[in-house]
Formats: sequence, C-alpha cells, structure tokens
Amino acid sequence: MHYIDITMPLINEGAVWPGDTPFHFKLSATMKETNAVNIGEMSLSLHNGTHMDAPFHYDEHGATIDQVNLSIGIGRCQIIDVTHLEKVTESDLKCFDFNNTPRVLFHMLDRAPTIFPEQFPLLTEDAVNYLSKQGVKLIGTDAPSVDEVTSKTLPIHQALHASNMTIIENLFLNHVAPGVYWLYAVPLKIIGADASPIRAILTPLDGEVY
Ligand SMILES: N[C@@H](CC(=O)c1ccccc1NC=O)C(=O)O
Ligand SMILES: [Zn+2]
Ligand SMILES: [Zn+2]
Repeated sequence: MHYIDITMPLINEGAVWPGDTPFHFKLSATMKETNAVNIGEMSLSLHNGTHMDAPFHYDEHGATIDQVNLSIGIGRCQIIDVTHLEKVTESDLKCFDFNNTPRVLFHMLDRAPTIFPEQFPLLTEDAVNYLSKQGVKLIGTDAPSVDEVTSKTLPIHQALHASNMTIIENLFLNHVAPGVYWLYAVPLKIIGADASPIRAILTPLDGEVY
C-alpha cells in the first residue's frame, strides 16, 4: 500500500521543548554481549516527537491517552498549508470545505528534526470555534504546540478542549501537498498518560489496501 510518512523521526540530537526531557535511545545489550540479540532502550518526554495530547495534559480531570477513542485518528483528513500566516483566523479557513474531513492537519512551518522552532503560526480562538462548527474533531500541527511556547494558560488547547477536539503535534508535513487524504494515527496504550508518541501516515483516498 502506498503511504506518506508524516512522523517526525526520533533521534538523539532531536529538537526538544525548552526544559523538557530529551529523547535518548541506546543499546542496553548488544548481539556481541548476548550472543543472541541487540536490545535497545529509550527515554523521552511523551511530547518529544509526533504525538497525540490527551485531555489530561491540560485538564486535571481530563481523559488520559489510554481512554481516547482510537477512531479519532483514523479516517479522512485535510492538509492545509498556512506557512504564509502568523495567525490562522476564521476568514483564512472560509475557502475550505470541511464537510467530509473531520480531521485537519496544518502545515505551519517547514521543520528540521534537530531544530526547535521558538515561533510558529497559531490558530485563533475564532478559527477553533469555526472549525468546531464545521464538524472538525481533530486538529494536527507540525509545530511543537498549538499554543505559544511561553504560554502558561494554553488558550488554544483550552478552546480545542471545550470543543472536544483532539490534538496532534510535531507532525512532519514539509513534503506533503495540501489536499484530502486518509489518516492513520493511533497512540500507544500508556495507562494514565497525558500524551503518547504516534506513528502518523497518510494514504491517498483511492489507494488500494493490499
Ligand atoms: N507538546 C506540548 C508542549 C508543552 O506544552 C510542554 C511540553 C513540555 C514541557 C512543558 C510544556 N508546556 C508548558 O509548560 C503541548 O502539548 O503543547
Ligand atoms: Zn503535546
Ligand atoms: Zn499540546
């Protein structure tokens, strides 16, 4: 099956949110030592690479990632390029048809896996409310967050939460043409967690699954 990988590679020198736990992978046992297998181990923040936020990340009483319905990350989606904007407002979205695409992934900026972007375009609250009225249930971004890096009130997380919309961050969309695709993006079953790494891929709608 033809697919497009939209997942940020996890690498030891990878970009990390200021003050957060960096990703680290190492071999804890090698084939030479075990005479059988190589065994790896990793340490990371759940927000390091491409990941899905759980409501528990921004709501003390919110659902944890193991409680999120997996169907939210599987189905038709629309990729929109907003790299030319600083703020994405309702009027910027009026020209799009969200009828059959309840998942919207925003290409906010071109990413390099090793560089943490301090600034990137942001949705406005009126854009969030408009998308919600259009039936959108999942918002994805290739930025590290849907809020400013310095925000402590997380207004866009809270607006998305109020509209019961799920968030995916740190996608890798540099190479993806805007348009409608089929998305596969499911979190790990980490009991009690605020987020989970995901492997996100797109397939063309007319793609044969074989
Ligand atoms: N990907 C995260 C970024 C984030 O909020 C964060 C990650 C690590 C440490 C602190 C963070 N946020 C605010 O302090 C987010 O959900 O926006
Ligand atoms: Zn996050
Ligand atoms: Zn977030």
